[in-house]
Amino acid sequence: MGVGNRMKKQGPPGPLDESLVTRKRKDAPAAPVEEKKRRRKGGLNANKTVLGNGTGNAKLDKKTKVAVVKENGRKKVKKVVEPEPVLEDDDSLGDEDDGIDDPDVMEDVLEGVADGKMDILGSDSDDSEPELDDDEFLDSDPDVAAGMWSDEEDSDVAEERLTAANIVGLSEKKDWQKAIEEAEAQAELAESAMTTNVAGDRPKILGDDEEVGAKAPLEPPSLQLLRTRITDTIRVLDDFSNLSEEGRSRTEYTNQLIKDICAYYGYSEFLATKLFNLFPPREAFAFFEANETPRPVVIRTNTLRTHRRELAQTLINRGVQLEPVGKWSKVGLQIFESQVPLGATPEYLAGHYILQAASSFLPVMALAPQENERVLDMAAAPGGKTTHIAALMKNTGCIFANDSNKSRAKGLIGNIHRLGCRNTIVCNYSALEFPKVMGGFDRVLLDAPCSGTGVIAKDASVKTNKTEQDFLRLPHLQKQLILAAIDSVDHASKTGGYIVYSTCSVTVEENEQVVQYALNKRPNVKLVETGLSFGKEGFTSIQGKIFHPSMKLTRRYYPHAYNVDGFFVAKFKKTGLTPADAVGAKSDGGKEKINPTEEEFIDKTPVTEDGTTEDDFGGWDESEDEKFIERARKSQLRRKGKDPKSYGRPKVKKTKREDPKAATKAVESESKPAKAKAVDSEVAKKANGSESKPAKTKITEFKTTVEVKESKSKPARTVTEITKTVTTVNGKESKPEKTKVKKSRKQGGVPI
Ligand SMILES: C[S@@+](CC[C@H](N)C(=O)[O-])C[C@H]1O[C@@H](n2cnc3c(N)ncnc32)[C@H](O)[C@@H]1O
Repeated sequence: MGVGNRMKKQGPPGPLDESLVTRKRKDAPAAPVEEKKRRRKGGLNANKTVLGNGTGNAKLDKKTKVAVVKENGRKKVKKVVEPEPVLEDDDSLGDEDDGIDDPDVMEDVLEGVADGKMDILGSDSDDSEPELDDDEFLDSDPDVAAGMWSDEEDSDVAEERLTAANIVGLSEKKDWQKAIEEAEAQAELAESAMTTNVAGDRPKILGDDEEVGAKAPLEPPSLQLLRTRITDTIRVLDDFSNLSEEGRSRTEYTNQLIKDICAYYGYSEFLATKLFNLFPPREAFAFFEANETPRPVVIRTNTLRTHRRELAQTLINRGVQLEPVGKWSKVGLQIFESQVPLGATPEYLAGHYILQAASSFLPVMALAPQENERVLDMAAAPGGKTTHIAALMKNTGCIFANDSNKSRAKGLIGNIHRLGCRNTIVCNYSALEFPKVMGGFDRVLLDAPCSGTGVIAKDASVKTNKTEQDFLRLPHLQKQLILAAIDSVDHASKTGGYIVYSTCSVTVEENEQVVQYALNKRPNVKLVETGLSFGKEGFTSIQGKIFHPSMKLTRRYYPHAYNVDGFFVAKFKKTGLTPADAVGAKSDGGKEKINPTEEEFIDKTPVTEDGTTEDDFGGWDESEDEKFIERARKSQLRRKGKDPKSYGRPKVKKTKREDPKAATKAVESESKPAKAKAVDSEVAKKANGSESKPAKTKITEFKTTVEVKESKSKPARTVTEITKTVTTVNGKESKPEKTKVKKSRKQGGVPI
């Protein structure tokens, strides 16, 4: 199992000193097993998972020593245990936690677990040959564990204890790491003295003139030598004036280094260069190295259902070894080891937690949704962040969870139900259609579709499958989406007026450049503090690009720096109306439009072979909808102080399915959110000379609808119905062009 089996350790990437790094390329031969493991037989125990981590309680047992041994001609640092092994069960986890948030994946996991083929996170347990890693994670100290979960957990005292426990774990881990590092440093030194072409202290890297001139750099005789050359080149680049060969330029060394990185880690040269350029050479190496190890497995406590202390205690009783994820989160638990499949415990099924990468907490924490607000999650599936928002809002207010991908939206609905979110409405639009669908939100989260360069440890295909085209297409979409997000927010919100933009990518094109674009096109927003306690500042200048000084308020996360997925978070405050002449707000359709043109109108309803329409959510009943449409219309009139009885139903021409353009116009002219033609609802309001928030006033009605429908236990269908009701209320009664369905589907799937 390629990636998974190799990526057994959860610890943080080693320090930047090259001599400390032991992780080898994917196709490097597996390390032979040095220690015999004592394994439990049969059942789940045979599949027991050992999950190390970077901050955990792994400790170097007093009887455990570190030694450098030679295996297959390669030196390796090993832990030598004498005389008793400390680990009871230490089959390492060959896990690949791709999509563990994803309920679809989770279903597969459950099946696998049921037939005994998988370990806790769905890795193929057939592949269970124990592979000794460079470090092992030992059982939590029982004393520490007992103290951690006392009754006072939620109090400050308990919090201190949790932190103390983390610190103890961390310092023990550091002792252990230090021992490894020292041994490895010695081994590496000895080895490089033997095998590299070091001339004194000045490494010979670039070969003879003819070789280099002929673009024929030295062929590395082995991966080990390749690695040595990488570290040597970094050393030269660090101290160029003293260590470079005469007549050689930095560029020559850098080019050689990037080539070697591509060969060693398996990246396309295009992506390796892009990522390399984000960091100084030594840090770039640490980044590439960190992408070879998985991040810790983390679960988020669902505070709508339980408390972290209770959840932890229950899971500990089931044989799960865990710790709080860190002081920065009150809901995260880091899992080190589990005797049960985490995606199939009664607590999981009851929605007490969700498997979620720690970095995914960050955008929601930055969003900081308040109780009773209206929040839009523009790209929500599979709902890790939506359900977190619902928990922070304590199921009050209203969340619109939107995703353009219908099949992913089903997973979103599943999570919303499992986690007991009752303030959430799912919709299935391209987010580019907002705020036409509705606007006036207190807060908007745009967790944008991205290239996934922050999650290469989860999805190694990113190393080779991203092209230049992707880094044009994705930022273009992200820029359109961010303007739509801004225009969907109510700047006059009493409690909010915030937009959070996030990606699980580390490229500048998808992050700072998108944010800068938003600042340029929307003078009515400014960047504000994210409120996150850690994270590196966004770039204000890089590779000749200059960004607004406030870009330093954005936050970057890297696997090598924090042992979390690569991530980017920016928070905006909207300070005023979007100017009518802003990009995308022009009714004359400036060159860059936010919203699709009417020709690009997307039908949400798939067409069956017999020409009838059937929705993926289960279809909808036209006559049943009528009631809701009518009720919405009446309340809208009442709110305007008009008597619904004196106003007949607006007549919409029925033929508009063939002519969506005409349909839109007809509806606009008859039901009079005619000004909704303007892209920003605020622009519309301004044009109307009114500051009323039409969308906001609809919420009560939708919420009522949800409750009624939920009692009929037809959740999926309900959501569609509501979505449709929303559409209708917003003046789009007709179902738009069928042929555009494919378009909307293409947008799904992440990373793209
Ligand atoms: C990074 S994922 C969102 C993850 C989600 N926020 C969570 O925490 O579980 C990006 C999502 O954007 C959706 N997407 C892509 N293009 C979209 C668009 N134009 N409008 C709305 N959603 C879109 C994808 O289907 C995908 O589910």
